[in-house]
Amino acid sequence: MKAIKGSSDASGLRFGIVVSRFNKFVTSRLLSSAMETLTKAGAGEDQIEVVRVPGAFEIPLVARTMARSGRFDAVLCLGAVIRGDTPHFEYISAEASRGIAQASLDSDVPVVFGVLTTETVAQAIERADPQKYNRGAEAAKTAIEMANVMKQLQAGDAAAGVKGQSRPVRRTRPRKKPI
Ligand SMILES: Nc1c(NC[C@H](O)[C@H](O)[C@H](O)CO)[nH]c(=O)[nH]c1=O
Ligand SMILES: CC(=O)[C@@H](O)COP(=O)(O)O
Repeated sequence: MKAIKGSSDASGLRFGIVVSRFNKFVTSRLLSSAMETLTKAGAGEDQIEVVRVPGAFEIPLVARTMARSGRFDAVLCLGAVIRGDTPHFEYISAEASRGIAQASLDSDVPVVFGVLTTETVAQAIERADPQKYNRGAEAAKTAIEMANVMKQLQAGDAAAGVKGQSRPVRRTRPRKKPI
């Protein structure tokens, strides 16, 4: 049986990170933990590109653009959606997770969901804390493993002469017919 196991070595891999500014007191800690984990695993600082967006709702568009660019082996999405007094939390969380998953499927590039969705500020702080749940490091480790898995799978495709199936055809926007 041939098993494909992603290694935890990040050397030579290129990472995109999309991080939202909303709840920056939390997302900045997610970012620093992710960066530390990637560099400690061998990724060069010059191999990591960070893009900041206003909130979690804006993450999917940038994540998809980065993933489809062909410049990254994995994209990490970092954010913090904390419930308030209205149903707004449900909409932001749902669209962020749906859009991030779709970005991965649209690009054949691992796009990692590192967006906290918590009931309270305290829960968010705990999950960003490197001494506690350290979700930023967790997202980085997932990105490294998945990037290595995909490299092996796509190398296998190439070796087996499977062409054109590992990268989506770049779709152009349908031209609007003049009214
Ligand atoms: N309440 C939170 C938001 N809200 C902002 C949205 O993400 C978005 O920027 C806005 O609706 C404009 O499109 N964003 C978070 O990341 N976290 C929150 O708790
Ligand atoms: C997740 C949110 O959008 C939330 O922080 C907004 O708070 P509220 O529901 O009280 O407007």
